[in-house]
Formats: sequence, structure tokens, C-alpha cells
Amino acid sequence: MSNPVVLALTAGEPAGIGPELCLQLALESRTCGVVVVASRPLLEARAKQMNLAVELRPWQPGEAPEMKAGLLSVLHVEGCANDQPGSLDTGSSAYVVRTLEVAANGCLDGEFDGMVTAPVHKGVINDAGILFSGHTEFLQELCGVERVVMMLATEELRVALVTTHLPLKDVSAAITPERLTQVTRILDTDLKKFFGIARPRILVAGLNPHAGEGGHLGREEIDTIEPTLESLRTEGLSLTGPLPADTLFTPHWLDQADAVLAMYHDQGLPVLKFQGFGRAVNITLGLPIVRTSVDHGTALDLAGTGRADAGSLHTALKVGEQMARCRKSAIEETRL
Ligand SMILES: NC(=O)C1=CN([C@@H]2O[C@H](COP(=O)(O)OP(=O)(O)OC[C@H]3O[C@@H](n4cnc5c(N)ncnc54)[C@H](O)[C@@H]3O)[C@@H](O)[C@H]2O)C=CC1
Ligand SMILES: NCC(=O)COP(=O)(O)O
Repeated sequence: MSNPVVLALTAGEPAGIGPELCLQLALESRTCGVVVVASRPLLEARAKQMNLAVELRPWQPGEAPEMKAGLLSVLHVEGCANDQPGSLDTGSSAYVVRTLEVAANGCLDGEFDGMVTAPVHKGVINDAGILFSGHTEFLQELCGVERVVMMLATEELRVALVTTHLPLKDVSAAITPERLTQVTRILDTDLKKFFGIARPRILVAGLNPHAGEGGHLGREEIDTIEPTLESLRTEGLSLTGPLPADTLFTPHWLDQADAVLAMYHDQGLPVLKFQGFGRAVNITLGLPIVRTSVDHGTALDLAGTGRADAGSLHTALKVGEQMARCRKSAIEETRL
């Protein structure tokens, strides 16, 4: 048995459910090492408020993280200004972003095999004067790559997005042949690399109602999507579409596909969340590091109540561990 995978887990927004989900996780034993990257006093305060019997152990690079029930390794990050569930504070925003930097840099340096993120509150980070669209875009920039892909997945359905956190009015202009080509290639490559699918079958949604109705309801399909897919097919990719998005998510199509490529956030994610909210994982494809996340947000209404479900965090850790193991094996093979 090779060394256990070590994942960094960022606790996210201090006022949200992230800190308590990290603590809940520590009530059970783990199959991989987990180091929570967060303010230690924040975690101590939340454990006390919620009566969670978790002993926090400071973690140093190079040490094996705790894996036993009741123990949690913590890499402390300074600067958390609030520990009250439900109350946002712009004073903590730089701290939240710092936890992401520490985890991502730890992955790039090889201290961690991957990172898992609990939810942040994008609004309060921007209110603090820090431009932040999402983890996806932040990690793309931090890792210095031109394009990444957001994909959410359950056991039954995978949905990837061509555009991510973009106002709807800007979506059409963002769907260029270059972006569509990059996103589709990343999706195809990473489905092979991390999910063992020899030739991924990808269903591609159109942008307009009825996929443009032959040009009568928009021309993006004719001018951009069809020619780009045709060109990618000549590289051997298995692509079906552009299909009308309203009927694409039916067994007729889904039964013969490995993933759906949606054009924008709210075209694909509501379907995925209707199908599996609470047990899905959000994966950033195309990064040089492994990053998975939960399928939900900060749920300020639930923070501190004990009613937050840890199902998606469990999925994010399980998939993060599988992907990290896959990446480690690939690295070891290239060394042989
Ligand atoms: N990965 C991330 O960092 C994400 C962050 N967000 C951020 O979260 C904030 C709030 O977003 P909302 O749209 O309100 O979505 P939300 O997911 O926080 O809440 C939507 C509904 O789902 C419930 N819910 C969420 N997580 C739950 C859990 N684990 N167990 C039981 N119920 C749960 C909430 O109580 C609420 O009723 C926003 O600032 C958004 O940007 C949203 C999605 C992902
Ligand atoms: N709806 C998914 C979402 O907003 C998560 O985005 P990110 O923070 O993982 O980029």
C-alpha cells in the first residue's frame, strides 16, 4: 500500500457552514490524510458552540496528518475577524482568500496531493474590495493556466460548463471557438485521465431555445458551436450536438453519454442539483493540481444549527482522494 493521500481542506467563509462541516468530518476516521487550512480559534469556537468533541492538532509540513475519529490536523491561518455563525464580516475576507493561497501553494509545492474547498461567500469577499469570481477562476490565475473547466458530478450525471461566473448578458460573446475548443479538449482529456473513460461521449448543449431553431432563434449554434464541434470531431472526440438544452437532460440522450457540456452556469447546474444536491462534487478540471469542492454555498441560515448536511463534503473528499491517487500514480509511472 502506497503512502496515504494528503488533502488540504479549506474551511471557507467563517460565518457559513464550512467550519462545522470540517469538524463533523473529524468525528469519523478517514481513509486519507486531511489537513484543515483555517483559523484554529475559529474551529475551536465552533466546536464549543456546537458541542462537537474534536481535538485540534497543529500540523506542520512533512508530518502525517491525523486520521483517527475525534482528531483533526489544522494548519492555522491568521486574520479571521469573526466566529459568529450567520454574521458576515468583510474583515475576514483577506483571511479566506489566504486559506486558498496556502492550500493551493501547498499543492504546487507537493506538500498536499490535492485540495478540497468548503464554500466561500463571493459577495462579502468583493465587498471587502477583493475581486473574486469564484475558486475556479481564482485557482486558474494562481496556477497560471489559460483555461480551466468547472464540472459538477454525481454518480449518475456529469455536467461541465463552457462559461462559469458570468452575467447572462456577457455569455454569448464569451462563447468563442477558442474557448469552446479549449474547454471541450480539457473535458475530454480529464475524463480520460481521472475517470478512466477511454473515449468520453460528450453531449453539447446549444445556447438558444431549440438550439437556435435553424437560425431563427439565434445564430451562435450555426456560426460558432457547430463548426467548432466539427473541427474537434476530426481530432477523434466523441461529441453530440449542439442539442436543445430543454430535452438534452432526458434518458434518451443521457443513457448514451459520459458528460454534458452546458454553455452557462444556470443552464447546467440546476439540473445537476435537482438530480443530486447534497451528494454532488464540484471539480476544477485543467489545473496542474487536484481541486474538488462541495455542491452548495455558505448556507448562512443553517450555520451553527447542526442541520447542515455533510454529504457533499464527503463526496468531495472521496473524489479528491481518487483523483489525487490517480495523479500520484501517473507521476510515479513517468519516473520509472
Ligand atoms: N463552492 C463555493 O464556494 C460556493 C459558494 N457559494 C456562495 O454561497 C453563498 C450563498 O449561496 P446560495 O445561493 O444561498 O446557496 P446555498 O447553497 O448556500 O443555499 C441554498 C439553500 O440550500 C441549503 N443548503 C446549502 N447547503 C446545505 C447543506 N450542506 N445541508 C443542508 N442544506 C443546505 C441552504 O440552507 C439554502 O436553503 C453565495 O455567496 C455564493 O456565492 C455558492 C455555491 C458554491
Ligand atoms: N455554483 C458553483 C459555484 O458557484 C462554485 O464555484 P467555485 O467557487 O467552485 O468556483
